[in-house]
Amino acid sequence: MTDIFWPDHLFLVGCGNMAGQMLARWLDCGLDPARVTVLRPSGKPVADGVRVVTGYPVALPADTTVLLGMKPYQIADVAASLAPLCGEDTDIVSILAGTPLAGLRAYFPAPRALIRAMPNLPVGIGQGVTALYTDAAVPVQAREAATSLISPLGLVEWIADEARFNEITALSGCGPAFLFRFIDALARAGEALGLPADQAARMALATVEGAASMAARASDSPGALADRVASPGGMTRQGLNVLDADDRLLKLLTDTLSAARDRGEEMAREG
Ligand SMILES: NC(=O)c1ccc[n+]([C@@H]2O[C@H](COP(=O)([O-])OP(=O)(O)OC[C@H]3O[C@@H](n4cnc5c(N)ncnc54)[C@H](O)[C@@H]3O)[C@@H](O)[C@H]2O)c1
Ligand code: PRO
Repeated sequence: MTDIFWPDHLFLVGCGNMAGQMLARWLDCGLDPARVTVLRPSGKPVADGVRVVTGYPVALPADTTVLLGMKPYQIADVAASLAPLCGEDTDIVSILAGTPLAGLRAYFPAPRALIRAMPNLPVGIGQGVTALYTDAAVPVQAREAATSLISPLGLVEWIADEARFNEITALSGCGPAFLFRFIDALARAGEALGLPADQAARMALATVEGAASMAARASDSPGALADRVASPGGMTRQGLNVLDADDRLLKLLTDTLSAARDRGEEMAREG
């Protein structure tokens, strides 16, 4: 891994499922916990050496990077307290779903950099996917700093067009949930056919893990790999025929992503 450009100070607003995974990975990768402050209403400890506060400080240290990690609907309340603390030397990274950059800029006019990030849960083990977006007003150094900070979390993809952000969120941000469902359904289908539940669960998980790792390393596409499993006239082809009939699986996933994307657009309209 190339050298990571750690922020002088990192201020996390909210540290639940998602921001907690990001922080855990950063600490694993060498971020000094003394550089981190977490604001969380519960005041519960986060990790050794990380300062946890339940209210806003009177000022932020110079060159602070703020990670907005609370729920999207809390933005107005958070901004009322946080915006007065943010100066030109503050960078803000927002992981709030369905919250466009223009809306963030209206809440936070001063910071030199405002960046939207859409991570997913496997960032905690360095195997996540994070989409990043910002606009031309943000200096290139701030983009590079964001790329460096996000790199230890897994794949980083800059998005050229913010209009795609909800679609990206549906695919990779929400994606782990759809795959967890798939693993569960594969196991339950095995159980429905008569396998012991615990054995079906273990085998479904290991099959998905092995297949995903193989697909990640293979030069063949996942489509071609599926054909390599299906012996002519054999069992797999009969199973694939069920998934492929009238593009059943493709349609199901298109509907799934569309519903998630539409909710992001609704959230943006609700502000
Ligand atoms: N969960 C995911 O997979 C995922 C993926 C990408 C983006 N996100 C985004 O991450 C954000 C958090 O989602 P989550 O799933 O981690 O939710 P969560 O409920 O687990 O975490 C929210 C955190 O915000 C804190 N909080 C509540 N009120 C607050 C306040 N007034 N000020 C500061 N902090 C406050 C809570 O204590 C909690 O730690 C959301 O904006 C969501 O869109 C989540
Ligand atoms: N979790 C967030 C949500 O469900 C965004 C992506 C994953 O809204």
